Amino acid sequence: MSAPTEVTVESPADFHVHLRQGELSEVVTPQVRKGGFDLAYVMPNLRPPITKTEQAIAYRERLKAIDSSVDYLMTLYLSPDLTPEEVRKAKEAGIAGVKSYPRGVTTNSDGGIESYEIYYPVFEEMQKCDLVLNLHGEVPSDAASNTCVLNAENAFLPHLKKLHDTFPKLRIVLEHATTRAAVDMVKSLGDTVACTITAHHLAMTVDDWAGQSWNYCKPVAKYPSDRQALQEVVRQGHPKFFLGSDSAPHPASTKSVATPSQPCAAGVYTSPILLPFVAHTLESFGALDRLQGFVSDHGRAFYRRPAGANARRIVLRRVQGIRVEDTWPLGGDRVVPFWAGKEIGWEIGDVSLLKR
Ligand SMILES: NC(=O)N[C@@H](CC(=O)O)C(=O)O
Repeated sequence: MSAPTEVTVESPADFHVHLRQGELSEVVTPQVRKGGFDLAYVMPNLRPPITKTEQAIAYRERLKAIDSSVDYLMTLYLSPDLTPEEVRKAKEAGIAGVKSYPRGVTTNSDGGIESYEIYYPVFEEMQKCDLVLNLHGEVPSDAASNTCVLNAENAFLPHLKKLHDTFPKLRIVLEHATTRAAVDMVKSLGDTVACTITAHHLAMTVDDWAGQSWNYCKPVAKYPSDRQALQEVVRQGHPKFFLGSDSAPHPASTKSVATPSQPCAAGVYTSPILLPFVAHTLESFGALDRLQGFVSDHGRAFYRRPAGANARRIVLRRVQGIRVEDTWPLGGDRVVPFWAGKEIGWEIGDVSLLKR
């Protein structure tokens, strides 16, 4: 059978995206739609973090004012501000989930958590109210226990299992999984546990970010065998695994290392190229027929978010190879997307509103 020249996708949803604040937010928020997506599940790691319902509502209004053609699902940053009462309030206000960052593992995680047990009353209430728990699944690096960025995700997995065993009805998403062990763990747990996979982790391994600061993100891409496990589970069309891009823009000056004492910012920026890039990547490992499930159906089913008023039908067209070149001015700086300078074999063609 010859390769398709067009692929149609309905109501793509990005279940993990950083839309930032201030001028950076003005620049990157419209790129969600440009990258083909109807829904953005918005991360709360702003400065200060979004820890309260009112902040999340105000943030959603700011995002809507920038681009009202996307559905924004809001999250709260797990911190001592989150009481069981605040959980109930968040649920009533339509907040979708709570994001947990272990302390110090990634961008704006200084206020992250050190122990899960103290949050058990909060998780209990989240389980009752059916608010989703989103886990950044890494433990902090620690030389004494031989923990570093390469094994930090695997060392986190027992925490995931324990949380699920303790709160079996709490819906939990292990975010941006990068390892075979994580895939196996999520598969082994009950239906209330799902997992996002980014586009860039389907494409990269350690060799792509070691010495290439633009490809550096947390968790870091791991071994070829780990990437293979991510690709296999997407190729299987496994319903527990779906796209969360973790599109994480940073000013260019913070991505390219300035001095030996200044580490580069963690995060790669995929929103502007997201749907064509996911199609390109899935095709590279024989999973193009899984595109609809991976970018829309599985995540929408887990979150119980059927396509809404903003839902669109998107026709992707095969092209000879389009070089990713766009960069966006940001004050005296700029924002540069992942894959810049490389080619993608798909572009967004016709876009129409889904008539329901
Ligand atoms: N993924 C990243 O490397 N960075 C994210 C934070 C996160 O999700 O870890 C960011 O906000 O820049």
